[in-house]
Amino acid sequence: MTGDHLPIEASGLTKRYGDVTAVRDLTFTVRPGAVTGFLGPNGAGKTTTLRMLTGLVTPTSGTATIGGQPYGRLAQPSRTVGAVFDGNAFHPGHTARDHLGLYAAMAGCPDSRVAELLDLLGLAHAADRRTRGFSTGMRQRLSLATALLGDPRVLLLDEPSNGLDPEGMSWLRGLLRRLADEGRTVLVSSHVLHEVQQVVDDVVVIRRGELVAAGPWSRLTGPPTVLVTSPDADPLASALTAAAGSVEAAGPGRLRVRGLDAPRVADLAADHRLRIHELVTETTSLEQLFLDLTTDPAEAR
Ligand SMILES: Nc1ncnc2c1ncn2[C@@H]1O[C@H](COP(=O)(O)OP(=O)(O)OP(=O)(O)O)[C@@H](O)[C@H]1O
Repeated sequence: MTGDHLPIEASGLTKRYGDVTAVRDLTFTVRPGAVTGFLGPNGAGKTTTLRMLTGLVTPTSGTATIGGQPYGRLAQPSRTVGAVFDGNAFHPGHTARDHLGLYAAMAGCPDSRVAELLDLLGLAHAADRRTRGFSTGMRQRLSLATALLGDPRVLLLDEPSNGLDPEGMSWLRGLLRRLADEGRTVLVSSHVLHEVQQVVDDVVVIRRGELVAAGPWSRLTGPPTVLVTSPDADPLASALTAAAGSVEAAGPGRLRVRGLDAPRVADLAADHRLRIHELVTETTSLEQLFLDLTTDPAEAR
């Protein structure tokens, strides 16, 4: 499978449970070689969608495919798709090594994969401990190790950061980046946005089962703006406007500039012998974007 680039595609995906529509007419694509954040508040329909992608839940209508095939029709599903869902169960009496050994045998993976993954997931020191004593973070690592056994090209991770401490989070971000850089398709759900903000390339945002935004994170947030504080704000505004910047007042002696980056603003000020006291590049945080996208105006009133 190495070298395969397998996109995930959802088209008109809908799931109803009686009167509850958990997911409604969801259409999106997740590209290989990137980390995509699947974001939405609690109950938005993320888990239901991920379960439909892995064939664990049958859609009421619409389709979900991986590399163009529904999960159930993949030739080697467990070696193509690795999934981690909350509450992955381990036999409490098994050690991490036993657990992985069992799954490796079922998936037809060589034994050497077990030691490799214990190392990769930072579990080598706990390899021979029974899982009953594992912390939530260790369980998450073991779930990830299980998902990676078959060296899958596609990873579907439901809230993998749950229970990880800050060091574990930073380690997870590094791992996701590496997996994506190897050309894998990585879809990771979260409602704790700042945890994924630093690693996601693209986002798919849903609210109440419906798509609200999808695309490269940088396109959704727009270009950064530059906030500049200067005792020479008026002549500086003229100089920046003449250089094709768009300038608005942002308080006494402060300007907000679009269309020019911070080094260009500083250079222009220097060229015109104008003083700068502060220069800050502002980016929209994913947190703010997420709140903007998922707050229902009717509810906010
Ligand atoms: N088996 C089920 N039967 C009935 N309703 C369900 C079932 N599974 C999910 N739902 C409902 O569907 C909606 C979406 O749930 P889902 O778990 O997919 O959301 P989520 O975005 O993963 O939420 P969270 O972030 O809290 O895990 C919720 O209203 C939930 O109660």
